[in-house]
Amino acid sequence: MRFRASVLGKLLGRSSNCMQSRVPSGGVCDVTHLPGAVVTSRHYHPNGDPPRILITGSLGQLGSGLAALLREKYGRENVIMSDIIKPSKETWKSGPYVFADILDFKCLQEIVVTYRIDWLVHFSALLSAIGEQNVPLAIRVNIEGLHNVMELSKQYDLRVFVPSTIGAFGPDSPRDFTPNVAIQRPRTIYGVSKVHAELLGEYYHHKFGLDFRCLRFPGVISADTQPGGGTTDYAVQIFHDAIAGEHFECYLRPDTRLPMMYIDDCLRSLWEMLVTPENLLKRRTYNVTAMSFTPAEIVAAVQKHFPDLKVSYRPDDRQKIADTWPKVFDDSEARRDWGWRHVYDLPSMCDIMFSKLRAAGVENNTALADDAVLARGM
Ligand SMILES: NC(=O)C1=CN([C@@H]2O[C@H](COP(=O)(O)OP(=O)(O)OC[C@H]3O[C@@H](n4cnc5c(N)ncnc54)[C@H](O)[C@@H]3O)[C@@H](O)[C@H]2O)C=CC1
Ligand SMILES: CC(=O)[C@H](N)C(=O)O
Repeated sequence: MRFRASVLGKLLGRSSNCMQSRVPSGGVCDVTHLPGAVVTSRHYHPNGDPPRILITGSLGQLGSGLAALLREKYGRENVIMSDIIKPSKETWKSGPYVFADILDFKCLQEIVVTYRIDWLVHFSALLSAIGEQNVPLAIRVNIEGLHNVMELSKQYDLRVFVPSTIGAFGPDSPRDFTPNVAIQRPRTIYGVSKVHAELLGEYYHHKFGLDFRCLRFPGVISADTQPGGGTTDYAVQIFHDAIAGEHFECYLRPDTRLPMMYIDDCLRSLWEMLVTPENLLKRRTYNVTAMSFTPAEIVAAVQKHFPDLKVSYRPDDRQKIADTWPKVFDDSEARRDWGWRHVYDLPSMCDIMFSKLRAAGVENNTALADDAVLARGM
């Protein structure tokens, strides 16, 4: 298996020395774009102060893009990136960055207090395929880490966003147009930890009034950052192989259909969910998606750009995972309740992926200066 992010060796035995102080600056607080929205949240700042946001696990596939989006909206100093790995110089220069181990409660408390955090976006996790490689670690990071995040958010009255996944469903779930509420008996530790996160978040919401928000994402495809050990990673790898003129070996069968989404849609859905007024949220956990395709279909779409791309299929253990996941996701409730709309379909995603990879110099085999790749010392 080809994994990018293995910080496995670095995740245990950590220190709690986690602070660097930065001075906050101004920004504009977006509230909502939705008709009929009534702002009731205690985190809408009527005096115009922007929320101050902490992102955990921010050096993964989704974190730096989200930090850029939120910094644009709320100001550079109001979004604190954190992770347990060393950031690239570019990340370090882009705004506040601190060490934060999700397993170290005191470290998290110190950050929330020192930076006066209002919102927490909790990204730290081991994804589906890598989680199966180290179940005890996945339990610690995904479950114990989540417990810390819930308690922290309750203690400091934070609005908290925790992503879930199509992987929170399993072989007993309806796989075509999987709805928000359906049987969830996942067969990976990743899926089990995400069902736990959904349920615990909803429990804290009903019991303690915690402002918990959660979206179930499909496989996310991005050009700027590499995925970190998931089952859907093939749909990113194909772009890198095609543009580098390499043979693409797919670890899933050509007919394996899975829901997918381009990163810009994913991050926008997250932000829209974060700012949706309470009265529009009919539930705390929503499915979102943009498209569904098979390896054969993405190969055909990529071959429109690179007709000479050579492809072979060698299913591995990830096939067993994919075979238990939804094929097509029903996100009609998110579309109805808070106006979710995707922008990118398969052809337009291929266009933007290739133009971004070309701009990043990947065509000439110049590897992306990805934080996690740097962290591995490669
Ligand atoms: N990328 C995708 O396709 C999807 C992602 N998600 C969810 O979105 C979130 C972010 O995903 P990605 O960015 O793709 O994940 P990723 O694997 O790329 O990044 C996870 C980050 O968590 C960090 N981390 C690991 N252990 C930690 C610890 N003890 N303390 C603090 N940080 C730690 C890692 O260093 C890494 O940077 C995850 O919760 C994932 O389950 C959900 C569905 C799809
Ligand atoms: C869909 C996900 O949650 C992730 N990309 C994975 O494949 O594990």
